[in-house]
Amino acid sequence: LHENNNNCCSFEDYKLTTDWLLNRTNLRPKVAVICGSGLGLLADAVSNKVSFRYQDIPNFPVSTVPGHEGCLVFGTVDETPCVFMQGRVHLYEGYSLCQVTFPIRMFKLMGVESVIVTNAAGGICPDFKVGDIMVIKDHINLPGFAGEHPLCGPNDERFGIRFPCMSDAYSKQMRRLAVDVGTDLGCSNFIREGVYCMVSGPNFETIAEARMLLVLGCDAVGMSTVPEVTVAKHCGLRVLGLSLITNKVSVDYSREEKVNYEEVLQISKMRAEVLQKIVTQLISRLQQQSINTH
Ligand SMILES: O=P(O)(O)O[C@H]1O[C@H](CO)[C@@H](O)[C@H]1O
Ligand SMILES: Nc1nc2[nH]cnc2c(=O)[nH]1
Repeated sequence: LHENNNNCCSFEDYKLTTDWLLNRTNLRPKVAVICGSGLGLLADAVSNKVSFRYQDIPNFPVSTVPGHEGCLVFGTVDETPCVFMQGRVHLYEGYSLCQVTFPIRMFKLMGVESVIVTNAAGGICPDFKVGDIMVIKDHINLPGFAGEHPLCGPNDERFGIRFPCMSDAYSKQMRRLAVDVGTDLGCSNFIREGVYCMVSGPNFETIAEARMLLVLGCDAVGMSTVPEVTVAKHCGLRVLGLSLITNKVSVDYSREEKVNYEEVLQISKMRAEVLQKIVTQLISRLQQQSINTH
């Protein structure tokens, strides 16, 4: 299974892992949360926890970078059954996009309906400040343009159609809810909306690349999220994306500051608590909305 090629995971692989996990917990999650770099603390708000280390779960890709604990946590948030991924895997770690997105299809088979994807990202938009939280309204799949795309290869109709529409990948209702929750929690001065661009990494951007991304209409840049969101949308999951702006990306040759991963983790840890409040409130209100509409 762990070969670096697309379509290395079959329906049976996803099913096996799903059944393995569901046989070990009574929880049937409705919401899945992926915690980005340094954001594992988001799972601390969960009650009735049952945790599994990625290395113990059959077929599950194992995180190799610091700030990604590699723990799958089942539990409840205000009565809503949830599953949190404390850490993800990335393309630059040497995983195929099929492996990177493995948890998404597993969530689908588990009965998850909504996915909240979080990440640490560099701010391209000149107005963004370090510590801002960007609600993702759209994305640019830069590796996808070059054929590095999680849906390349034979299409499995059990998950979705061959040519999925991506113009509404990020649920408008969830985006509105995120902004409302942020405002109610007194965070409106650092809640933004914008376009996330994925690059493969692992290096941070050159100045010329950053300038290109600015011209292309990117507000933030990172090395994750887009494959997960693409596969989630393909299989009919409702998606919310939240980027924590951990650093400003320099578009100016005269600036001397240099980005590094320690700084990314430091800002993530600093903001994780407030992001945790936003995510837990969001899950509670989602539950409330679904009660009101059913
Ligand atoms: O997107 P997450 O997983 O939050 O991680 C981000 O942080 C790392 C670089 O600082 C990259 O992996 C980038 O994608
Ligand atoms: N590519 C990229 N990923 C990031 N993740 C956190 N900050 C950054 C950044 O500046 N660039």
